[in-house]
Amino acid sequence: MTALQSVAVIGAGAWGTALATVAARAGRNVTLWARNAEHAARIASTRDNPRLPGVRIVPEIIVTSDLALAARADMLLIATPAQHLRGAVNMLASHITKAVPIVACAKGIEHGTHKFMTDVIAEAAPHAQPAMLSGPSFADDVACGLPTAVTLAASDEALASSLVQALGSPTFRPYHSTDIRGVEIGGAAKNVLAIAVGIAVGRKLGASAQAALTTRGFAELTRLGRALGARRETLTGLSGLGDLILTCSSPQSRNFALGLALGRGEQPPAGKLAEGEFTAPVLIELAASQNIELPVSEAVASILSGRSTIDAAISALMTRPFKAEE
Ligand SMILES: NC(=O)C1=CN([C@@H]2O[C@H](COP(=O)(O)OP(=O)(O)OC[C@H]3O[C@@H](n4cnc5c(N)ncnc54)[C@H](OP(=O)(O)O)[C@@H]3O)[C@@H](O)[C@H]2O)C=CC1
Ligand SMILES: O=C(CO)COP(=O)(O)O
Repeated sequence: MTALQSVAVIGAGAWGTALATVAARAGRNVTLWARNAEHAARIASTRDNPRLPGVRIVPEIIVTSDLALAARADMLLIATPAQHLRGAVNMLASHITKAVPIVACAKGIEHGTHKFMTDVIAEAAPHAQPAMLSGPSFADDVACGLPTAVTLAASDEALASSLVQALGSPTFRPYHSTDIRGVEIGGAAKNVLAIAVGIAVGRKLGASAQAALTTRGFAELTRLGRALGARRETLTGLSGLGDLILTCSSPQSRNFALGLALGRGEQPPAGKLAEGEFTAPVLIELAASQNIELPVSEAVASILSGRSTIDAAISALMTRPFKAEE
């Protein structure tokens, strides 16, 4: 029996809905919070969320827009877009009086501050115990109960283990870690790199280019991660290499799909959140502040901002001075 019996998920998008399903499957009492009262009422009555169509939300999950009710849970999962995580935690903070675990489930880095998600939680809710969940996990797969493994990190190992016990089930297997920063870097960087690989695939550059970009992308992720104190085993683990492989190989990924459309010269899919678009400029700024070169991510940022064409960016990457592989 876990001490963390009740779980509230803040943000009723695709990922929040999938995570609510995970927690219910693990035997927790679950509340799914949507910011819009009408939206919450519609999900509660139809047991379906248009942001994750086709997934039945079991009746045991309470769907609400009452934040005070959600904040009473033993642990909170924040599944808003990364740039909205601070706003959501700010609202929650006034309802939090004890050291409740708050698990960031968004993948990104905050604009302006260059802060990772758990740093934002620590600032916005100083009483809370920040944690981070990340890894190769498409919301659809997870909600359907397909086998998934992720990393769940907290600075206190006992807390990380308790969170794993609370959410784990025979179809959802979290591994615990204390390397929060390593987990956060993997989740943020892989979205930017998936856009790059999507562009290459959309441009029909071939399977060899896809493998090369994914690998050199991993070198970037590792370089930045090591500079920021991440552990090697985290970067090569589920939340690093694992999520990079998933996202750089499947059009099911919205980041990959964005790149695919750009590479083909088509309109990007409308209304789909691709976090890499928001992470790219801040990832570059963060790397520059550490004197780290991220040529693939820089190419993505310059294509997205219109500073470079796709063809010029590809040519620039391929004509960089030859160097040792590292
Ligand atoms: N989808 C996936 O497979 C996975 C996603 N993630 C990560 O999860 C995060 C969310 O993605 P996802 O669920 O897919 O995105 P969606 O676009 O499906 O949903 C985002 C949700 O966040 C809500 N929201 C937006 N701003 C706020 C706010 N200020 N306060 C509260 N709620 C807010 C939106 O509400 P409204 O409906 O009212 O607009 C919406 O329900 C991203 O960082 C993503 O990288 C991680 C792993 C897997
Ligand atoms: O993070 C994800 C899978 O691990 C979801 O990827 P996308 O946001 O690119 O769809």
